[in-house]
Amino acid sequence: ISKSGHFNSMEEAKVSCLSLLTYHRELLVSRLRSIQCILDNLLACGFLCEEDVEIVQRTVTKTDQVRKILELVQCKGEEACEYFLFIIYNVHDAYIHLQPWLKEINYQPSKDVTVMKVVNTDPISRYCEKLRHEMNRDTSFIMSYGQKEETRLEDLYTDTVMEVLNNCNESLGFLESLDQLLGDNSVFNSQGEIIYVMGDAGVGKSILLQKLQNLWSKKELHTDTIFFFKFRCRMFSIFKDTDQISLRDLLFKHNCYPDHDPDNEIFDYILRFPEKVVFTFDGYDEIQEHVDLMNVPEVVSPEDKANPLQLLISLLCGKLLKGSKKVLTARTGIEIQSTVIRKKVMLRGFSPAHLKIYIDLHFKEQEHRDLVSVQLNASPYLCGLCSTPLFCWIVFKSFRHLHTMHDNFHLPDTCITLTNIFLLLSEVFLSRLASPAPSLLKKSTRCTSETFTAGLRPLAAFAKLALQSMERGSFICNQEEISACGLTEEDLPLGFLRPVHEIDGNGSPATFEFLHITLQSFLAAFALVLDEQAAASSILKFFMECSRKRQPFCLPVDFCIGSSSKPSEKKPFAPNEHLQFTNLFLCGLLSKTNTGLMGHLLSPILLRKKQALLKSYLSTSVKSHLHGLPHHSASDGKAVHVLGNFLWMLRCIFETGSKDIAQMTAKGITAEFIKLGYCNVYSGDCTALNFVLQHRKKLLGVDMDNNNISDYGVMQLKPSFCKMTVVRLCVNHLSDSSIEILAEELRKHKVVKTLGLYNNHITDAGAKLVAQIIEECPKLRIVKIGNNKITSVGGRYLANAIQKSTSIFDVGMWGNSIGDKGAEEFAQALRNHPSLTNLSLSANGITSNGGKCLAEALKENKVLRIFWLVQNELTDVAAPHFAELIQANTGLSHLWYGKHTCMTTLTLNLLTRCLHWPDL
Ligand SMILES: Nc1ncnc2c1ncn2[C@@H]1O[C@H](COP(=O)(O)OP(=O)(O)OP(=O)(O)O)[C@@H](O)[C@H]1O
Repeated sequence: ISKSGHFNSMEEAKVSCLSLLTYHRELLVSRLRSIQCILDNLLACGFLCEEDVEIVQRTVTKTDQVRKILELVQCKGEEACEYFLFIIYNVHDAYIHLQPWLKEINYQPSKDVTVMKVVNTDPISRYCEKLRHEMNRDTSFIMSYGQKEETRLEDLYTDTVMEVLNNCNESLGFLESLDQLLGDNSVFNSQGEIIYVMGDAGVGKSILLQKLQNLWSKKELHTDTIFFFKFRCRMFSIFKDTDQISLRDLLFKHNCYPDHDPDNEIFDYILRFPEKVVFTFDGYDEIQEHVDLMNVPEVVSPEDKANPLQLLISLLCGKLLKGSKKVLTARTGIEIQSTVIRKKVMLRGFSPAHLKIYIDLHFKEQEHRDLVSVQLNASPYLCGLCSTPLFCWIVFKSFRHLHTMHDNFHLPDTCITLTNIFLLLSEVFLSRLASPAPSLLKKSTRCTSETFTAGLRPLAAFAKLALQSMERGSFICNQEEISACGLTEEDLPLGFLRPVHEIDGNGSPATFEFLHITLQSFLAAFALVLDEQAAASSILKFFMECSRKRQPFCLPVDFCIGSSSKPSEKKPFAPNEHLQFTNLFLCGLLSKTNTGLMGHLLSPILLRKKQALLKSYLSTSVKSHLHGLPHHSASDGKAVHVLGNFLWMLRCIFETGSKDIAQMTAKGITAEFIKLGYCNVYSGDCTALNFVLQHRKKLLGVDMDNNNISDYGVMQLKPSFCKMTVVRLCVNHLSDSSIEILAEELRKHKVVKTLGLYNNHITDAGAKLVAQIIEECPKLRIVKIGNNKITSVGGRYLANAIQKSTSIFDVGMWGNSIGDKGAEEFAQALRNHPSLTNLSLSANGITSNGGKCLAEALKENKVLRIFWLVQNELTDVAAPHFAELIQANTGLSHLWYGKHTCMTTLTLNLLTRCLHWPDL
């Protein structure tokens, strides 16, 4: 052993364990916890006798017990000491706090000791092993592949875009790996306890948790967490209101049972060290209504029994196991009080690069990969849909199946709707009925209506089950409900349903859920269409529910902050996204394009009646919706801020494919400017927006800031840009390829007045294209292109274009990196500029040299009023030039000059002396 107590070599190690224990005695006494496991093993191997063990156990405190053990093993000699160290090394989890030390001293067990047996008798680490084992078993496969077709998670899992948001839902950047999810980066509220993961239907929230759990189970997640409990929120809704359980039962009976814990050490440990526990709760949206209903008491003690939902809320709010890590997922739009949120992550689906990886994972044959890539590239709308992993999976799965079955199957072309995608999935499932034995010969003709007609009985039964469960507000169905709908044992493997595992506790495998909630919504819509008994108007029942005014979803934080006020009153059937999806699918199924297929499944007269009813309902509600929207005056004319409901309306109109309704909607927008900011518009929605805007004759400003439009969305909006006077696409994950489309369209039509592009991924190549827009669009006044990736090269293009423009009024360039070179170009542009009134060059890496050029040039400018130059690298050297500028007779009225890295009071003194200057 060296002076520092490190092993120098294996040979030396053999003779040095005894002294090692002496040298590190203090550390061992303070860190060694699980004594029983050490005693058990030393006894079993004969290094200690029963009497020794008794002596240790009679000692009162833990630290004294450790001292005693050390004394005893050292007395017994080198071999005992070596074995003692080997136990600590071998039972890794029980001695987790000593593992860094073993690493530090470079411990490697000798050959002699490795042949000796070590049994883990530590209850905590054995429980941890069991948790990992069960977690690994439960998470290694992607379950949604139906009952027979499981796929390994690691064979198909592909990263998705994980954006971190702050309290106000502004972007804080992106997570690069799942390890960062539990970490402290991007925490906006250190008092909050919930890591809140949001995302649209099918964007991969559950799979993300599954991956997290799987990594933990394989010890591949960088965390010191010892316990990991996973729950699906829907499980909490199957308890009765009167059910009462304890926290211990929730963890042990409904998650993982500790087999060897006579002294209750595990639960005590969890209570003592809650920071060592991670919980995941998947799908808060599914129980939010039940939570709203709860009369939640203020505090729940870990020993008391309570309703499971109350336990859940207490855990989430940190009333129970404060300090434990909790990841909660929910659909976008479910609001939770920010006081309980620690970190917010928004899932944005597959980026184009992710999609490419997913294609390669999904299709092993190069021929298929090429075919799919070519067909996807031809359809930006399909690409947009495929950025949602669920839809992508359905499209690829259907492609693979139908391509194997038929000679000439291609992915659906550009006019595919979400309904078509789910029809495709149903066709794949039902085709299992039609051809029970896979044939070697491909059928050249695919007859969709034949497949549906042959499968109508089970399809109608699954649809009925979906509708009934949805009306109950439930996502789980039992055997009785399944049989009551006329489904048989043979129908179950078709793929629509899958067994639920978590609630099999008492050995009954009788509960099922739909493959995905969105599939349940689709089938519920199918049931509404197929129903020949109920009045035709009953197809509209979910529309009625959704149009009722809804209260914002909220975790009952009254409870969290200790107020005694009651949560909001329950509505008998609160509208939610699942119903919105049902409405959307109803529109698709009753669309003109699907009349051929649906005509085979129900009487044509009834079908026509339902189609007419839906069309008339949609027309009326679009009219009244647009009429009721509050207008206000904005700089770009009369503006209207539409809400999420408008988006659902657009989606429905697109699914119907009705040009009449689209035309009427386009006409009904009387404002000159619509704001769709923060509406959760994703790229797939742009086709719907485009479908309506195509019918608009007049020009329109469109603000789509802070959505998830991406390059695919911009491609779909291409035909509408000719009408847009305001194009705001800030914070939308756009790259240069979007700017190519914008440049082509905006330069052609020259009507644009405002172009908003900040917080995207635009580089110098994109900046060059924006410069062309500035040069060639004579009405363009406002350009916002801050927080992109523009350097001095792009800065030069932009500055040159601005210099030539006589209309440009307001330019936002903050948060790029144009540096001094870019600043010099802007200085050139500013000298005598006739129209530029507002300019921001903040946070661009500009030093005093660049600052000096700008100040000098501005002395000759009579127009610029507001100039932002904060967060650059100006030093005191620049101050005299700006002092002179202030005193010069220019039009400047606001100069924002703070937060430079090396500025001192000298600058402050110099500039404040100018503050009496009358115009500043
Ligand atoms: N990261 C991913 N890699 C590969 N496939 C994925 C990924 N994420 C999702 N999928 C596919 O999409 C399907 C749906 O994903 P998931 O159930 O996680 O969505 P979700 O966001 O939880 O939806 P919902 O809100 O409707 O419950 C998965 O079963 C899987 O086939």
